[in-house]
Amino acid sequence: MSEWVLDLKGVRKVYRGGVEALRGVDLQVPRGTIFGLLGPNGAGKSTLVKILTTIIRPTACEGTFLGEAVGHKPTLKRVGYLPEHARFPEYLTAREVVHMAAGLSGMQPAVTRGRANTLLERVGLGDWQNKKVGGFSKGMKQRVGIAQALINDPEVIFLDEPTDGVDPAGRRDFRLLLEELRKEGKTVFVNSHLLGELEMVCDRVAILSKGEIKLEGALKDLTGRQVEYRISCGKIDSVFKQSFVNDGTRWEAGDLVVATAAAEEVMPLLDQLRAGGVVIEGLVRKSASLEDVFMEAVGTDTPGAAPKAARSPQPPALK
Ligand SMILES: Nc1ncnc2c1ncn2[C@@H]1O[C@H](COP(=O)(O)OP(=O)(O)OP(=O)(O)O)[C@@H](O)[C@H]1O
Repeated sequence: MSEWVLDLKGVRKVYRGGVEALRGVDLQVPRGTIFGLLGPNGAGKSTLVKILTTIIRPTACEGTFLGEAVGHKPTLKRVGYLPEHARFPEYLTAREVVHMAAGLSGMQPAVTRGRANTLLERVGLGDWQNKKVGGFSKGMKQRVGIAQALINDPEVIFLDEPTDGVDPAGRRDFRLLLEELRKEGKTVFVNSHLLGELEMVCDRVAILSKGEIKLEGALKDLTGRQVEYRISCGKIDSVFKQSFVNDGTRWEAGDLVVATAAAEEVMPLLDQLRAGGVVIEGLVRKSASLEDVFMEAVGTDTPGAAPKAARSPQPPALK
């Protein structure tokens, strides 16, 4: 079995009317990865997912998905999908929605029964499975959507904005579910504008902008490329303070910020501060956030210069 679930080369999509949504995307995704597909509005994320789920055809595409040529319909039996803003017939119960998805992927009802029950329990809807989804909140509908995406025990799962409308407890449950799926060796593509959420769950991310991959890699490598130490200082003489400022260090609200990943470079500064009678109140090592990485990768490509979700208060991007 190939180590790559997805091994794509030169994916292009030009919609009728001439919009070039994907401009030669190359992407390899290892099996068993929680993979974040990020990008500003209109970047081409949904277009890529629709190509992989055979909803639309690419203009050009080389490579494989689950070892088959992209567009090979039988591959879909091995795939689960939660579309963005998923809507289900309101007159169906949660259980019936899951059974409907099972039927669409050709599962036998006898197999579906037990599995639907387990999955609905797993997404926290055990007591709600016989209630009509028409009466469900947005977050509960999302939970049903996740359950139906998993009913065929897929190898690959696409989740488009899975925690949209889900409350904090539900988001935590979702993270735990992803952990379990990773342990089971599943590959999960998560598309979300909630970068803080993705940062907690993803192994790897790709940042797409204007139809091109701007950055791709292991999350810890991408965020670990920008590290700084912050030394919180007590009272300090202003002239002495200035003597610490150079290309790699600056002061920010009483903190001496040192732009380095090397702890050895910080220790002499601590010694100098202490020798000058300064009380060290704290020392923190900080990596860049995914949001910092995102903003650096897409810069002004974003239509509103910010991801869809409200940006959480963060210190400025590390330089
Ligand atoms: N059916 C279509 N016909 C023409 N253009 C389209 C079609 N679907 C998408 N596009 C265009 O293709 C580009 C990429 O759109 P896509 O929906 O893939 O982006 P996205 O990254 O998923 O955006 P969002 O985060 O807003 O959902 C956009 O310019 C969009 O307007």
